[in-house]
Amino acid sequence: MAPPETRRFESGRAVLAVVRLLPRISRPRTALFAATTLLTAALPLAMTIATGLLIGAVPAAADAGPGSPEARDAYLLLAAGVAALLLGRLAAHLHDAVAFNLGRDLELLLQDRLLAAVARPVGIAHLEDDEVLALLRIARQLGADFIRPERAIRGLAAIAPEFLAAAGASTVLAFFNIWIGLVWLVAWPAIFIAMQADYTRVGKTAYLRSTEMRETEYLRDLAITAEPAKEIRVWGLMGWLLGRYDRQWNERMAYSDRHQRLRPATAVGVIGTLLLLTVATALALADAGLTGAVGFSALAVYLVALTTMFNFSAFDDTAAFLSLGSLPVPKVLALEDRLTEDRREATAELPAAAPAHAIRFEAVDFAYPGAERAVIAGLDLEIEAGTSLAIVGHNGAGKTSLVKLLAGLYAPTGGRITADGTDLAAVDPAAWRTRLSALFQDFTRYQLTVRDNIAFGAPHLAGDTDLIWKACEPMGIRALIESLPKGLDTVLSSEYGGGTDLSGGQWQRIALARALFAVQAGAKVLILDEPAAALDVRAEADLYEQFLDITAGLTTIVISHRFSTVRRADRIVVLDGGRVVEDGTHDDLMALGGRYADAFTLQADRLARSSQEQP
Ligand SMILES: Nc1ncnc2c1ncn2[C@@H]1O[C@H](COP(=O)(O)OP(=O)(O)OP(=O)(O)O)[C@@H](O)[C@H]1O
Repeated sequence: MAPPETRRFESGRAVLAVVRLLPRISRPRTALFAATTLLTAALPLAMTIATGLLIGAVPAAADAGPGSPEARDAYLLLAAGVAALLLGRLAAHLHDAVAFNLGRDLELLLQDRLLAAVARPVGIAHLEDDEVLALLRIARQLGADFIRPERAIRGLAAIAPEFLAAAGASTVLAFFNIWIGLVWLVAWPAIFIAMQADYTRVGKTAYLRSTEMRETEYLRDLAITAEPAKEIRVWGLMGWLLGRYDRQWNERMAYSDRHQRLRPATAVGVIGTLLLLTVATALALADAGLTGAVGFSALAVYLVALTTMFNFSAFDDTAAFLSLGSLPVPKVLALEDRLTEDRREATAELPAAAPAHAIRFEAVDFAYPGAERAVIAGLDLEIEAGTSLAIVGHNGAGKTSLVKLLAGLYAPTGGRITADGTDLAAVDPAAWRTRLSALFQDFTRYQLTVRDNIAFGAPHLAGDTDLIWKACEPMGIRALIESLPKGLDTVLSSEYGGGTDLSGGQWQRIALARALFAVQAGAKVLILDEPAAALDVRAEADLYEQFLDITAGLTTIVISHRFSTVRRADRIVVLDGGRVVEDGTHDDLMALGGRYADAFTLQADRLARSSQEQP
């Protein structure tokens, strides 16, 4: 992989992005930060000048004796120096505290903005986009390791006053020799920019490999999480996993060794320049002192100014943190911008009772982002409200894709989907989703309490325990839940103390109860994608009976490979290649003698044979 390229002033842009965010955290604290930056720079410089002048004033004061105007001047200089020292310390403490707080709140702000940005798109396509995922990985590491914007602020807090102090010291030296002052004034920013560019390049080597690191982290997580643990052991995959993980890790380390260090030329150039400048300034000062061109007092001030210059940290951890900590900030903001592009405003109002008449797919086309092949192609389908529709078809026919489109998780690439004539693309997706209840094939097993797992169907009713039990009863899980250590409040994961895991069928019933809870909360359209795949045949038949009663009057869309479930639907469509190829009641389709009839007969024969074979 090619080493990273940095854009011109990339580090500067990143630091600027951090600075621009500060007023969003707090204007008064940003103002205080600016003020303490100035004070932390100015007060030590004032102390330096007072000290230099004091050194020059002491011989005259000693000659003139106590009470003389010379002695008074010396005491005044001493008082000014001490005051500058004390105030400088105070300002420095305040400065550090403000920087720490701002830094912590900056990370919080970025995390909040990141979460809001990821939640913003209506659909889920962005969560399958490689580029977005690479950015998300970087953003997810906010707060981890050295990738800490908080440290950028602390870096800024340390460097800004030192920078100003160095500029002040250069100005002081300009009084000695304008050219020496000017060269110092230009040299520091140049050195600083060169070092920051190199630190940025180093930081980017880590970011650039975000996609590869996602793979490596995936391998690591496979090895250490419970879900894949069964297969990993049964197939004996651990050795393979660890070997591959090690290989990827070593490749990354080798790459880092090559590119993740400062360029020798930069280091030699910076140190050489500093050495030359310092020697030249010191020689010039010594010469001026020896020849008497500069007085003792002025010489002392110039020498202290020269040493002040070296407080400036262009190449230490603080300087590195400034660029490394700033780097992710523009990336988070870019991700935010990118995800905001997908946002669309609602331009139509969904009628309150919709769908009271029909949901219509009108010439709908759909291809997954980045895929060339359409999985839904010119689909026309009218689903009458208040009826049940079953969708059947072979694996990959497009059944789940169709309901994902209906749920607004993806947008059609052509055609439109309407509810009572209103284009769903124009309505507020949140409003549409309150009318939907969906149970997907790969439903989520939340490692949270039973209550949460069910109430997530309508979170605003989570406190209604009676309603939760009402959703559990038809699913036959009340007794199961009551037998759990903490009933509804038992965590459904054996990874937590007092928690427990469930069987596949029990999980499916919990997920069905969640879907039912949403129906009780007012959803009008119920989507069930393979709702009974994990249930045994008898349980499925019982459950479906219950469901038919409960869902009477709802618009129900069921996807299933089990014809015992499918045949009870008011209408059945067979999908192939993303279009409807057969459409009718069970009897219609059996009479047609097409694919449905073939598949139904095959499954019925197999069932009959297996029941004959059973003792
Ligand atoms: N997120 C995705 N990105 C890209 N392609 C996808 C994605 N999800 C599904 N596909 C592809 O879309 C096609 C249709 O998939 P879909 O899940 O709709 O089929 P299905 O009819 O529900 O199949 P099954 O009966 O196996 O559940 C498949 O070829 C699949 O590979």
